Amino acid sequence: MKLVIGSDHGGFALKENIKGYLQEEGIEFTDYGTLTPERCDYPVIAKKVAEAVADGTFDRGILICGTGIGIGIAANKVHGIRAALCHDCFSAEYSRRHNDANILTMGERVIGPGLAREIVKIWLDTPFDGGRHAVRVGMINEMDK
Ligand SMILES: O=C(CO)[C@H](O)[C@H](O)[C@H](O)COP(=O)(O)O
Repeated sequence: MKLVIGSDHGGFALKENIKGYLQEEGIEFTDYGTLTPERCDYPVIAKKVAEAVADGTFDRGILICGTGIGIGIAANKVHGIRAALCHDCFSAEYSRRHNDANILTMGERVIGPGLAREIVKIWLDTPFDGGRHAVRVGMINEMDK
């Protein structure tokens, strides 16, 4: 799986922690920034990551800001993106099983790194159920046109 990760300053420390987790697990990824903890604007990173997932450069993305909300709102403006805010393991599992979420968003100011790592593991490992859920995702894709 081709994976891309990004954050604003509010999610920078958690992004670095998640990168450490991915490296420990041998999961390859590309970091689209931000690359320093200096204040920056989350829509810029959200757009870069979301467009790269939408155009097939990457299969999935992880976006982190202070709450996970703003960066997800921005990512979902890009056609073909289904960004899901997950701060618990159940949501992480079902965002994949039922929604085929292609971007995971989290908030560094909301959850700790231990839970965030668990969420990332579940989200990366869980396949889409398809079936009736594929019909519904298709309806969302139609709305994108
Ligand atoms: O956009 C957000 C909320 O949806 C993110 O949490 C940002 O990281 C946050 O707004 C940044 O705020 P700051 O006061 O500029 O650090």
